[in-house]
Amino acid sequence: MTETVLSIDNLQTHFFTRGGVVKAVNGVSLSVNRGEILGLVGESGSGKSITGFSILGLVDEPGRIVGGSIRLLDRELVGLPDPELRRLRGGRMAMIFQDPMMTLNPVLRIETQMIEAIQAHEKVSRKEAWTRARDGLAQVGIPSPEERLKCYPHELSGGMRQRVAIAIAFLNRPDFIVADEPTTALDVTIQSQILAEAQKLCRDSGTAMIWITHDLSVVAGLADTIAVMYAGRVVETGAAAEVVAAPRHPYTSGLIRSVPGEHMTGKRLFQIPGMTPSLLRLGAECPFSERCFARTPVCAQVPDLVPDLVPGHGATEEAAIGDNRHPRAVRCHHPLSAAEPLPTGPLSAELPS
Ligand SMILES: Nc1ncnc2c1ncn2[C@@H]1O[C@H](COP(=O)(O)OP(=O)(O)OP(=O)(O)O)[C@@H](O)[C@H]1O
Repeated sequence: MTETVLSIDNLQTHFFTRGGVVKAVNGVSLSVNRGEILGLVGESGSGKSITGFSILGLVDEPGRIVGGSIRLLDRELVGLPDPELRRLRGGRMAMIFQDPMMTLNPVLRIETQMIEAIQAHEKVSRKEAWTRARDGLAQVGIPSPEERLKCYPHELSGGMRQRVAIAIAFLNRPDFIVADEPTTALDVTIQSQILAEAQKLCRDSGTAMIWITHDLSVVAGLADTIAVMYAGRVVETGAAAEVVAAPRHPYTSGLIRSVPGEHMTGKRLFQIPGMTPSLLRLGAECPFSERCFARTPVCAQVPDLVPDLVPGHGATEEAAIGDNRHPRAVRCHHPLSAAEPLPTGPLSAELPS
């Protein structure tokens, strides 16, 4: 049976700056099931990292969670005192950063760091912790793990360091992990290998994970679900295969068409026209409307994120009407239908006047 591990409802995290209130997370709702990966996708500045930081209680001044709920199993995290959040971090939940050196201590051997990470949350012997550390490295594809345990971080390549950081995140079999663009600095083949390893670890340990990326192609094949963020909100969510095969939001469609791939052979890569809006000056209108080929006067009001219940609009009818595990939802007054040919090529950059 599917168990929801993380459930976020109408989360709002704002930054109170001299220039005004930056609504970095502006009503995000999403959920992740046990053993599954949700790919959180969107352009730079859409609020992906701040959503991740909010879950782990890592938002610093001048930022603050001002509304909404974050539930980890039966526990409400919003409003939890710092010592409790600290206890949960590294135990029941963990974060993998883009830079593995945010996790690793440069002056300690990998062995020491991994053993300490286990013993901080569990009473186990050093020998048992060492064995778990070694097995953890092997599970993320590190060859000769006994040897690597003796290394200092600087003795490892960038890819190896990130694998170690991932192994550390999984050490205490957490319920939930946020991975914030952990493979962006690595080459594409290694990115997919690492994501595949993370997916296996999630399946085996029952961990639910949010994998943050600006590159939809990274998560398209491996995540179970995708949530697309734009200007601090989720604009589309659903089973990954469904979202990629039949995007409903014009922004998702633009993201997909801007990824190089076989479908683009001989064609010019699509570029979403315009710029992301300032989160300081969000008005009442749909924040994507300025860039959207489908906009009409009704887009002067932000649409709600509503369940996508129209049969026949997805790649398969069953998935289009949403299944219980991965319900499909879209925040758009004019959701695309699979039957509707998408505008292609440079012409689509021409907006309606
Ligand atoms: N300390 C801060 N003070 C003011 N605004 C902030 C602060 N930290 C983040 N923001 C704003 O919050 C918004 C969302 O940032 P966030 O890092 O979540 O974006 P992102 O989608 O993860 O993009 P990126 O991939 O570039 O990190 C941005 O517009 C950013 O300017």
